Amino acid sequence: MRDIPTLQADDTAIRLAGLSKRFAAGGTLALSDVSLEVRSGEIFGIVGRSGAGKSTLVRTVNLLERPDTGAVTVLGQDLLGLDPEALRAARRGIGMVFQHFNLHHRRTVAENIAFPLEIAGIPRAERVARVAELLPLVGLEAKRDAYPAQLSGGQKQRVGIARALASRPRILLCDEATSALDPETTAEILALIRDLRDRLQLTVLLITHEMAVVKSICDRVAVMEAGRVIEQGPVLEVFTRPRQETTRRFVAEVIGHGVPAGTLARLPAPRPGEARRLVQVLFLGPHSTRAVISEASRDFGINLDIAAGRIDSIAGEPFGVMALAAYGPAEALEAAFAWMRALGLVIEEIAA
Ligand SMILES: Nc1ncnc2c1ncn2[C@@H]1O[C@H](COP(=O)(O)OP(=O)(O)OP(=O)(O)O)[C@@H](O)[C@H]1O
Repeated sequence: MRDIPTLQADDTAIRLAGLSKRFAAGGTLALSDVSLEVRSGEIFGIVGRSGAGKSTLVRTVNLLERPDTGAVTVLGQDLLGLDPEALRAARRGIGMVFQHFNLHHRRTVAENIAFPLEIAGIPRAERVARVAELLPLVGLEAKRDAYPAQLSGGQKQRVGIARALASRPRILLCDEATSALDPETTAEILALIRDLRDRLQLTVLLITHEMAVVKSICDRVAVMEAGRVIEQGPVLEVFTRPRQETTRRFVAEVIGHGVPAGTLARLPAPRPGEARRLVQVLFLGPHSTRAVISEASRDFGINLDIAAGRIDSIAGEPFGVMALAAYGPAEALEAAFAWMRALGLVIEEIAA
């Protein structure tokens, strides 16, 4: 087996540049000038609706799908320039996990995990030793000789993950790896993927249609629509400052922007000579919202009512969304919002 090139921690592990792909002449572009870079050691998510091009994109990373144009560079190698033998070697450095597990039903757990090693011509003793290392990594020691039909969905995916790791890849591709699982099992599998990333220093590229998956484990995310990447950045930034409408809708699914129905209608009207502004406030990290609200109320001579709010965390950072009803002289409200924005809070007007 050829050696897989080694990289420094901050190197780019996957570089996709200008990828386009059309499956049928005259058909729509499944990929349209897609470029992105995945850094070594990060968990990078690609999120998009069905048909956005996510599967096609992730499959270009190991050339299961060949782009019509563009370049695919993985661990410093230009994959499109490799001869078949070199490509096979490069692919051993890229593991892949599938939504429906793709297990052999007549093979035991151990035999499923060993399968890629068998294909690669690894001797039996070495395969057995490798499987013995992999089983505890995914918590399946007790299931070594079980058949897939005897496993839960989560256990099947653990087999899929162990199999993907059999050839000691540096990169793990996950194609909707948790979409067939219930929420609790999804959380377990995502925690396992993160743990394996840390322990094995993997780079993970995952695709999903669920922003909750992105929120729970990704470092950075790209949003795809109609074959294009429409937005990308650190998860915290994309969640708190989504620039595209599609991204906003994805984010709203998870953090529930907005205010419960009826809340705004029940707010008091402003007094004569006062203005009322309804705003949504996003805050991150160290701000104590209560302190900000009481300081703004006191220093600007306004009243701030919290109409709705919740605190969450993204990428380990506290993150909150609040709907505020602000009452006071129009200029004082404007000045208070400007002050809050200067503190880094993101303030958007809500339609009453
Ligand atoms: N093998 C194929 N032959 C023809 N068209 C294809 C093929 N694979 C994908 N497509 C088309 O390419 C576009 C992108 O599909 P793709 O599967 O990459 O999207 P996706 O975002 O992964 O969606 P899903 O989650 O539904 O798989 C779609 O219009 C799809 O119909």
